[in-house]
Amino acid sequence: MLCVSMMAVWRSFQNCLHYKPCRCSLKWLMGNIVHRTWTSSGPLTSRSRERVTPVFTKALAYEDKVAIIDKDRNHSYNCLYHSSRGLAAQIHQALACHSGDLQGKRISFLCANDASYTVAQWATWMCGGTAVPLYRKHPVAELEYVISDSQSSLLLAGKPYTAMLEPLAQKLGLPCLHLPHTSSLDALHAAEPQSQSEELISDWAERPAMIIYTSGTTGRPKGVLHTHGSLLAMVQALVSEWAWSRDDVILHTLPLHHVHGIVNTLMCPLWVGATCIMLPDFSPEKVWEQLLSSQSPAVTVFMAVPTIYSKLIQHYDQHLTHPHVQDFIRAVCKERIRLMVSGSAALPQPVLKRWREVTDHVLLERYGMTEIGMALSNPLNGPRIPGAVGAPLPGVEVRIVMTNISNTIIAEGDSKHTRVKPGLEGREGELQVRGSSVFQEYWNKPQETEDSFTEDGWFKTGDTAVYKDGVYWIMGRTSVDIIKSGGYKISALDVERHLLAHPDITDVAVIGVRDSTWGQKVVAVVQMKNGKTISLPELKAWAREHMASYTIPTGLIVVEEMPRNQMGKVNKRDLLRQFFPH
Ligand SMILES: Nc1ncnc2c1ncn2[C@@H]1O[C@H](COP(=O)(O)OP(=O)(O)OP(=O)(O)O)[C@@H](O)[C@H]1O
Repeated sequence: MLCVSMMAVWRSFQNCLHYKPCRCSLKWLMGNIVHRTWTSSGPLTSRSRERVTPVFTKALAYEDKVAIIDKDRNHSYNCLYHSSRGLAAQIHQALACHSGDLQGKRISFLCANDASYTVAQWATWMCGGTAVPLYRKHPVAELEYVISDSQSSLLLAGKPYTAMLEPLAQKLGLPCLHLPHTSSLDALHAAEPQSQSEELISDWAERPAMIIYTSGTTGRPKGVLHTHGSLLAMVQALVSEWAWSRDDVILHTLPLHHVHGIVNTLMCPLWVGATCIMLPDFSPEKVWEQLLSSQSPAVTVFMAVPTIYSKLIQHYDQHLTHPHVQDFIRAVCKERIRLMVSGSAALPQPVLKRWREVTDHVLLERYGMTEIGMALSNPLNGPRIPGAVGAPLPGVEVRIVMTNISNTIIAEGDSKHTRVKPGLEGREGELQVRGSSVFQEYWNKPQETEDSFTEDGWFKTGDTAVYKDGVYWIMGRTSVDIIKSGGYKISALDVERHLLAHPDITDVAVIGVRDSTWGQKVVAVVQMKNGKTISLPELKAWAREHMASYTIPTGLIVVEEMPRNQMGKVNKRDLLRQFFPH
């Protein structure tokens, strides 16, 4: 068994050398050997039983079933598959690739939130390329950074973005293929070749599949390279844990450059033959319309970031106020929708509570990261503990480590068992993860890759977590959310949870600001309800009733609108720079 594992590791390493322009150091390799060895004998067994193949290989089996409904039309699995093959042939031609295998060459693409995104992704994979999704709301300089950093060989421009990408392609000297409008993706069938070039590729598991850029809340965005194996591991864990089926219909309203929008809400449904309704953009009105629509197919699954749930609640409170309408909403959501998930950032308790009142659904909160996919999840069936993120998903191992006290392991476990060191339950430490969904490397950044793993192959998330009452709790990013003030360690997320219970505060971000007396002081940046104001003494007076004294903010900044990105995250470093430049 060990021999087989070591062979697999060796093959994977050879693949790494083959695909990577840079070589990883021996230390990182040793870490990865432990990691890979574990994965091939541990929870990966279900994956090794099922051969690793990309999502598109399943498409033909689903035939004329509707895969994607976008603003223009319905797209069947068959149709998406043949359009992708046509585009793949055009890519081969543009790159003069006669072998039929691009050997991991990067292809950057910019598409609207519609079926063209999937066609671009599948076509890239059919050619043996690595998909690099670009984000349509990023400024041109950011797009250029991603294209250059990923060393892309070709650009694919969805219909509305040709004018945006063409000048960049010319500047960087890259070919740029234009995709037809989503309503005429069938036009690509004409280019479809006779033979199936993707069948040339059989070794999908360790092949690079996708580079997803982090949003840069902890530094310059890094390209996170996932293999087909790690993507499939993410998909399979969620499919089994959240019971995805072919009968599901998901409403998709997330950006397509993060794991949440790409894997959880698009690849999972396409893997099982379900249907994905894609909205071009998030609009509270449109989401409510779809969730409540009597047209078939009716939505059964919805996933979003906490900010989206807040906006839906705001819309409900302003426009859906008639008691009959509210009864109807609760009944429809309860009856038709089987699962509503929140993730990508901490779910504020008032949002969880209000959403339950509005829809009768307890949001399932989960925790994940670009580098690891989804790691922890509240259960599909069984109690979901507010504020906690549940237990490890199948195939994922986690541990909490006190890195400042000789790497003492507080808790360690997988989806079945957790072992806690006696006396240490509830103590904080770094959350570390390993398993088959963990990424391969930061693209072209061997040092950062090496630094992000422990010597025994665990990925260091940089998040502080606690294991308590049988579940895991995320206290926040260690670098910005753990505030050290007067000898206390304060979780910014905890303070935020409390402050959001204030009746006039609609949004809050808590930051630690350097202070000569206390080390750091707790500062709350708050957004108030329309027409409401608050002073620091008023906030303190309210907080004394609700919070431990040492966690009460000693600084207050009121903003018109909280600067959150598309994934609902606040860049706290930017906030610090903006309000405390020195
Ligand atoms: N349920 C959750 N509760 C609290 N925090 C969460 C939850 N889900 C995700 N997060 C936070 O989001 C982070 C992962 O987000 P992601 O991988 O998108 O990184 P990012 O913030 O976009 O980019 P960067 O790595 O540049 O900071 C986690 O490390 C964690 O801090």
